[in-house]
Amino acid sequence: REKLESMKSQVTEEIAKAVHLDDLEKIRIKYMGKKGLLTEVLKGMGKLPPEERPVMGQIANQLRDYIEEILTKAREDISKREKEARLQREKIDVTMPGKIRTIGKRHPLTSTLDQIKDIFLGMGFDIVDSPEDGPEVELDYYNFEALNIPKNHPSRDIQDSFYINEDIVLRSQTSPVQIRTMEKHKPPIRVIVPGRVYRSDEVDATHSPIFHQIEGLVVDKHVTMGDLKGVLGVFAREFFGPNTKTKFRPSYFPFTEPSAEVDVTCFVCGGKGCRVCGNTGWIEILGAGMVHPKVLAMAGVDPEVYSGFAFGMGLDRIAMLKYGIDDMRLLFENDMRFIEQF
Ligand SMILES: CNC(=O)COc1cccc(Nc2cc(Cl)ccn2)c1
Repeated sequence: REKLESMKSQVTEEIAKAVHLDDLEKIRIKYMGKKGLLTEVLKGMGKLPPEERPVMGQIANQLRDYIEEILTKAREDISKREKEARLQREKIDVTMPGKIRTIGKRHPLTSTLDQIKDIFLGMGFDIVDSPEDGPEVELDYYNFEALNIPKNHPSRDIQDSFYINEDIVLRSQTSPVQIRTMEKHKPPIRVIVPGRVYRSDEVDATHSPIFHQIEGLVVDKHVTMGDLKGVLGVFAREFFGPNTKTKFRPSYFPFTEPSAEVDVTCFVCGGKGCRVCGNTGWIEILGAGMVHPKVLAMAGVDPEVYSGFAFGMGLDRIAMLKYGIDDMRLLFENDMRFIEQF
């Protein structure tokens, strides 16, 4: 009897201390399993004197029912507690901010160049922009001589161009590639040439020693100034907007005759006048003209048979106008705080 009593308090204590369901299972097996402590007692009943058997049997059965009962209770408590813990652990706070997917951004120069390329591709121009079509470190001949810029011309001064030596210079425009194109291909020629150019200007908000130009060249029979105005008008309306007007002001370049500087109506104020266009309503975006006959001849194109026009624009300047960037140096620093704004 004492044994059963002490077993009852012992099993109660063990169950109270159980933390996991399998602890309870171990306890159940310890007492109720095939070799369980209580199972042994129940088996030993047969050895008791007959008058004690019913009393002891009843106590033993009560103990078995008791153990089953508190085991079940304990199981419920533990599963409930573990379920609570799991819910707490796996709880999702839906008010947390989402993961921001950072996406790559195209540099403003790249997207501006792509837009310009598309416009001229749409007009049947080819893009000539691989290194073998013309190097950035160029012969003095292609950068000056072949463009009708004589030896003593001011733009050949050291303060305007980076000289490697007497005959080699960092190209100051992409025209050399057009000269090389004329040497290699018979007309008709319709190309635009984007590329990096170098000038030893002082560095400030609108000048950088490295910058980008896009030049265009058309050579064929009967090419006229009207073709030039038509092509540049389409470019201006496609790039700056359908109501954009163009103005051709007489100008001078050694490599074109006649030469012109081309303004477009300000795409910000539509021509009324604002900060961007300096209250003039017009913005100068490129220089152009009919290719000088001497330039054609030097490049192996007969000026008696063919004529052509050419133009050049500063890509950095156009991108800065379009996106309201006020310091050219921002285009070269690749600061993500700048680039990710586009
Ligand atoms: C930023 N560029 C400007 O202000 C002006 O650039 C210009 C103007 C006129 C013509 C050209 N290019 C050119 C090329 C050949 Cl092969 C022959 C004749 N001309 C570039």
